[in-house]
Amino acid sequence: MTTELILKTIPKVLLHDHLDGGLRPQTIIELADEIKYKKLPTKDPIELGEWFHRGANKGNLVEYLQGFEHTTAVMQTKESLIRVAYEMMEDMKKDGVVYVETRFAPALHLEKGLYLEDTVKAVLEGLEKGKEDFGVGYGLILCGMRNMKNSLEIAELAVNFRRQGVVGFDLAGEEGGYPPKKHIDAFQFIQRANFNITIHAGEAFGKESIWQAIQWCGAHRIGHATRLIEDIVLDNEGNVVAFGDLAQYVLDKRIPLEICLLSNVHTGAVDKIENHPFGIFYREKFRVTLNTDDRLMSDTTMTKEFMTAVKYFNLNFDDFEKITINSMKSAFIPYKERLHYIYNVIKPGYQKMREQILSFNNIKGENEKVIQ
Ligand SMILES: O=c1[nH]cnc2c1ncn2[C@@H]1O[C@H](CO)[C@@H](O)[C@H]1O
Ligand SMILES: [Zn+2]
Repeated sequence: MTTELILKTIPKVLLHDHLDGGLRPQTIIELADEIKYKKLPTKDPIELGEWFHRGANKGNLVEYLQGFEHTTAVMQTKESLIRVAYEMMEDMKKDGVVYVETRFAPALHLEKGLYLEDTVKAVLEGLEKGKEDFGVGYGLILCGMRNMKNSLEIAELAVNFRRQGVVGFDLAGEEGGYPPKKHIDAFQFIQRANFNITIHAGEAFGKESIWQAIQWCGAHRIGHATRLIEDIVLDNEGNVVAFGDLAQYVLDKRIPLEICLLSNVHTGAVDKIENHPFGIFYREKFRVTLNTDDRLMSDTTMTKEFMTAVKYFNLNFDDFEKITINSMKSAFIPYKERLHYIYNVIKPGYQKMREQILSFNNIKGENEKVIQ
């Protein structure tokens, strides 16, 4: 047993994952062949995966987002959307994820004649089939795009599908120059419908963006929130001296932060992982969750994000249980369903692993002990 195997096996909850940011390279190649899409640089899946990651790992969000042109290009038919959603669920199972909220922007999938509703129906079909075959729970979040003008329509679409598996509405895309306030009608529509909002904020723009997302747009969760650290005063040793009003509000209201460690390095939200404010947020008891963002572009999995948290922030087994419960508490499915996962899936899963680790460490010497 290794720490990696333990982290892979324990139940995990993923709240921030882009469907069009997590395709398998092999699938992209096959789908591109089917539609004669010529813009891929290679037909070798390993090289293609590396190419996406290299393209994304440039230290700014604008370049990070460029790869999506190719993934969305091969997701323009009902069949391809079903396939990608289904395979995502299989990948979740392999990664030990028990519940996932995946997201995509329906407006980016209309190039070959699909209507907005068709895209949502197809993705839901793939997710449902995946749930049946792999036993992973899911919720679907629809993204409006910051640089597009149809966010109200997407918000309406999300509400229309609330009984079929759509659980919330998000705003994604380039942050600088596109404040969430510009999409206020979409957010007000969601609020009036008693529905759920998460917004990408504080990734490529500062704390102002997080403030707008919460106080103007009514966000229930924040995607990334990395730059909330700008509202926290630290001393030279990194200890908290004072919270600004916004940080205090986020802390007190238990607003969930969808932290994406590796993606934040690739987009330049932080210069290196050691400097990610996650450690401070966690220590100060913000409601943090750990997420993948874009598994293809960021070459990551939930297991890898957890490994990163072990390596750089010294998290232990109990910390992961706490964070996973945080995530489940913050999911957009009904309260009773969240409790079901917490008490019937997550806690027993951690307990089982705890017993295995204890017996493993008892027979191994001090040097070979694994995470506990
Ligand atoms: O880290 C991110 N920040 C902002 N937008 C993103 C990020 N990752 C992906 N997308 C955007 O969300 C769309 C729907 O899934 C993607 O097409 C991409 O443009
Ligand atoms: Zn994202």
